[in-house]
Amino acid sequence: MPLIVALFRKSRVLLLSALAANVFSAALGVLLVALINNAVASPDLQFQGGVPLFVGLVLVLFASGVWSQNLLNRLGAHIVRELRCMMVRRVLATPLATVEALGSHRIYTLLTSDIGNLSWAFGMVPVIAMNAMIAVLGFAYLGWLSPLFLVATLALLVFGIGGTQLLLQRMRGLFEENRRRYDRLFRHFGSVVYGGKELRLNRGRAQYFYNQQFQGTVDRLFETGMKADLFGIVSNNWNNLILFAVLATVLFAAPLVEGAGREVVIGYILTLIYLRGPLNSLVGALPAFSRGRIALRQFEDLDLPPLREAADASPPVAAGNWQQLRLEGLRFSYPDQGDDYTFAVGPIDMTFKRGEIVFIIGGNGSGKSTFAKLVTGLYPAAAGSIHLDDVPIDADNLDWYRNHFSAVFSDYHLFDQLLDAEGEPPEDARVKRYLEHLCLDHKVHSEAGVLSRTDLSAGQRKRLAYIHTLLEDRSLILFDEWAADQDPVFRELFYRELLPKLRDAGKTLLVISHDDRYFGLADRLFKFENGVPRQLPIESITSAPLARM
Ligand SMILES: Nc1ncnc2c1ncn2[C@@H]1O[C@H](COP(=O)(O)OP(=O)(O)OP(=O)(O)O)[C@@H](O)[C@H]1O
Repeated sequence: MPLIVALFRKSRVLLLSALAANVFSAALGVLLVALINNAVASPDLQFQGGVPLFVGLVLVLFASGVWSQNLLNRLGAHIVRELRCMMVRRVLATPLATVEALGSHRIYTLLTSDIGNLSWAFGMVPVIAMNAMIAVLGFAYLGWLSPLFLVATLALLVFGIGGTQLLLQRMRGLFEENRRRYDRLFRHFGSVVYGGKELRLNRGRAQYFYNQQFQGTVDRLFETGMKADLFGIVSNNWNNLILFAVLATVLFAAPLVEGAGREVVIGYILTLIYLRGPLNSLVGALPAFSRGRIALRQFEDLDLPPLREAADASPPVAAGNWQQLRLEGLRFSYPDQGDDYTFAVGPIDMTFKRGEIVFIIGGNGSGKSTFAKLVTGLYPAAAGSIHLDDVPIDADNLDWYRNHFSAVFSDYHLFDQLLDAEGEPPEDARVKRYLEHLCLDHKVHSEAGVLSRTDLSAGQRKRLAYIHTLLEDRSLILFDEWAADQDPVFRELFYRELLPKLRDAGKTLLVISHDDRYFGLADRLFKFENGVPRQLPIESITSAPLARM
């Protein structure tokens, strides 16, 4: 519900204008029918007010129809835009561990299919208001023509609505079933996009994926969707049936009812036929509401944090001259995925000084990358504390703390827009110097900080990521296996020139590495085993002749 309230607040002017326009158009339509009915019933078939009034009313009806439809379209587009902005900002404000646990496929479904369904439902509000208005005015007119017929009509309609409810309930159940399948469908889309190489290499895998997994999901989506639509179609036609039952009642019962003359019967039938469209639209809007409700529940179930206005504020200014970063008894464990196994790191007790190179080593799966996300404040600590000098880090200054870091994670994302320490595009001449130094200038150039391309080799992309960190100019820099994709020349450059230069500039470098021949270049070294770090004397692990040349 908070989402609906927020949406309503953001779109209230448009929503209320669309409502007003639609209701005006509806009232005009009913007025025109009543006037036509009057004319048909009059002995000389005279339209009161003559041709000018008729033409005038039709023109106003035309204009108000265009106006109200246009507002309706704008409302729909406006809601899609608002929802997209709102949801992307909320996803960005959600802790990384939560987003990872949800999985990218769920986020994609939310941002595409659910947003579409929710805005479709929201955009139906004025349509429903307009048609409800036509129905209310139409029924008032029917009541004025014959109260007795109105009672009979309403009795039949209540019976009809009962049947419609049953059908729509079945349809809702099927929609919910399909919504769960949409998450799976988006996971398959992910496999098509990101697993393209493996699927092309291995025909058996591609066939299994396509026949057993993908097609199974789309087939079930198709079957359930068809069934749900059938319930919708039956419900629409059921309403037609009820309407004709009402027409038949009026037509055949009229001779038996005193005072139900020709004028009343014609008026009744004309109005009911006019009401058929709006009533069908009202019922036809219900599936949109069902889908919207299901989508809304997805948004609410994800329990993304609400937007804080602080997110719009400019980034906090990092401490310029801190001297010590202290981790005490820090622990973190991944959420239980239901398989009785969760990996945990900690207790972590480490201190990093300003201007030192610290290597983090350890076997595969020992917790180095998990530590990287914990120390940068991306994963929340389950226990323990982080102090930057004497400032304890908590939820209130977490954003400030994170602003001290620049990182190239093992699963990094390469943005094509470069930004400097002030968050502005850097001078292209400066970028050119960095590109030349890393032998990338023949491949890439930058214009207003936008890299001309990022589709490069793994090693080259990592070098571009390194340029990002240089430009960001943060005091704490973390590299998670940066050199793993580099050829020997760039590996040498990284360990022997770039890292020491950054240290000399006062940066503290946390370097996750498997390159044991360079371990001797560290100022200090921690080894992770089963999630727990232990400081090792450099001499104890360096026998390589190249170390500290
Ligand atoms: N997103 C995740 N969700 C749940 N568990 C995870 C997740 N990422 C990692 N793990 C668990 O954490 C363990 C440690 O992973 P981590 O990536 O920290 O190891 P690592 O030391 O960096 O390994 P490597 O040298 O192979 O990069 C893994 O064995 C896995 O069980």
